[in-house]
Amino acid sequence: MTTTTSPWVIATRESRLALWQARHVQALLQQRFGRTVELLGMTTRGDQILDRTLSKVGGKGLFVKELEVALEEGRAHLAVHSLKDVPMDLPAGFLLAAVLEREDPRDAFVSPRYASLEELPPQAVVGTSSLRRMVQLRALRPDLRIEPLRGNLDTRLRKLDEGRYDAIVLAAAGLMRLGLAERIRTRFEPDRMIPAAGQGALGIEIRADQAELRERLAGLVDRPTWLAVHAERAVSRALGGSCSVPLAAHAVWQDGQLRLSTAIGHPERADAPLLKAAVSGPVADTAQAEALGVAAAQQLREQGADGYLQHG
Ligand SMILES: NCc1[nH]cc(CCC(=O)O)c1CC(=O)O
Repeated sequence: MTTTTSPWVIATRESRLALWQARHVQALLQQRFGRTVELLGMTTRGDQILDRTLSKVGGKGLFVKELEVALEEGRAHLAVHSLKDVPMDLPAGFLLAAVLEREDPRDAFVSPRYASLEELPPQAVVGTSSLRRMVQLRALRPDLRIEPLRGNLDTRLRKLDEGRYDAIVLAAAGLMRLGLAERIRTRFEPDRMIPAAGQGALGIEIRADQAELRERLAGLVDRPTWLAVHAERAVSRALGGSCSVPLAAHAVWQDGQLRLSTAIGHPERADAPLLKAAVSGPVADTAQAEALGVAAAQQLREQGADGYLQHG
């Protein structure tokens, strides 16, 4: 039980981005609720594995598991995550209590020499370990050589600056949070490079038995973002999503209407077409948002998405 006097503790990973995000939520909670809020920094297995593509070693769950153990043991009350890194289905006993207003959801083109993807010379080397970015880059520019790129944001930028790549693609939101927005040469419009489900949004996870905390955090939910990310995450869930599947899902909710764009690529076969589906309709609650996500997944299936999934 939380009392009115004890501090709230936020469990967070210790990358510069994760700490920025945790401090952002810390400040918000202090301001809204007048509570003392402390941070508990932790290293996760996902942070330790830097040499392999994440999809090959167990996926998104690697970044959240240790934080959930801290919640379970009562060492922390909240865990702050990039929503993009949160598995579609949380383990029993945990829930997503709030999603904050989304920042820029777009992917960013970063290069010391070239201003945009179009300006890259033939066969240029582009760094990304995101299968989603890889399949969409391949569809836009089949000539490019796409090379793996892992590590936290600073590491990735350093590898670019060392000349190992002509350009790299990163989430705009992460760069902006770290004061690195000036590294962005162009932002991909979401219809050209569809973002990942949840990209740019922060999620707050708690134990499901923390009813009072849940109720308080509900006041932080940004409704347009909340509805959009429920649709996006439903696409992934409906396709049995893990990050070994190159799946993109991006939704915008405005004036009661949700527009959802999705794409799925083949994780191995470069000649397989990128499948796309877009749906829209009136949405007033998360159930309706998720139904739209399921409808988009169904459209991808009708185009043959199942044949892409078995390899994931
Ligand atoms: N996969 C790592 C990760 N998780 C969240 C972000 C960026 C911030 C966000 O999307 O909220 C990033 C970096 C990136 O993809 O470039």
